[in-house]
Amino acid sequence: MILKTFDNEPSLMTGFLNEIRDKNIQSDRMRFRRNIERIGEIMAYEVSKCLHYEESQTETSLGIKKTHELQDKVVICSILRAGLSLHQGVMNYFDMSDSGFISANRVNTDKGVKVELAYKSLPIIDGKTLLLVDPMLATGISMLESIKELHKICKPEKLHILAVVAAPEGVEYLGQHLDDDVTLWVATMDEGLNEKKYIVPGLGDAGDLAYGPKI
Ligand SMILES: O=P(O)(O)OC[C@H]1O[C@H](OP(=O)(O)OP(=O)(O)O)[C@H](O)[C@@H]1O
Ligand SMILES: O=c1cc[nH]c(=O)[nH]1
Ligand SMILES: [Mg+2]
Repeated sequence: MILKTFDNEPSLMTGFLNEIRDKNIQSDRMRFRRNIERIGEIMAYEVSKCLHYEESQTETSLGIKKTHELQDKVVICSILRAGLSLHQGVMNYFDMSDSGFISANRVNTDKGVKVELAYKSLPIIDGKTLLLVDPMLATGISMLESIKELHKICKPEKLHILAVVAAPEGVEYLGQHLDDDVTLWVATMDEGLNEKKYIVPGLGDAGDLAYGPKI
């Protein structure tokens, strides 16, 4: 697995990340969701630089411009719930993409984190470029279980995983289980996990911050 992070170079994204972490700002749900979406837009742009293009040309009213055209057939798949805002951001740039959804509910038990996969709705993914998005990569169990579930029914040509905040434990876990041709994009890497397997300093529960507490 190849890891790419955005930590080494401060940019506009740093401000969006600061806002989703800041306990005095993150309670504004609309702003929280929109910031995740904006981070998704920036990540989509960066991922787009690694995709496959072929030479093409565009006819203007005054002539012909030689250019390039994206060849990848992109599918964006998000892990519900928290993945939805990131999905929207990525989709804002990959406007011709198909979309899929898979639900993973993380439960922290005495025996560690368990993930319940309950629902999936997927387009054709075989032979396509799959962007699998979830803002939080903590233990990595939700992501890996989702990938295993997807691999039971489809075989993407390429897999890019997009996470906003990641713990080193989750990155290592995915690295142990995924092939070298998978790329993991992480907007920002954090210190680690606390005893409840939340990312620290992290931001808290991304799903709750975006959509409210679950019953
Ligand atoms: O790496 P892990 O330890 O598996 O944790 C990460 C998962 O936890 C969150 O989802 P959660 O289960 O809270 O569901 P939600 O999106 O409905 O809030 C997050 O969106 C990831 O899916
Ligand atoms: O820190 C964490 C870990 C898992 N899920 C979250 O939303 N936050
Ligand atoms: Mg949650």
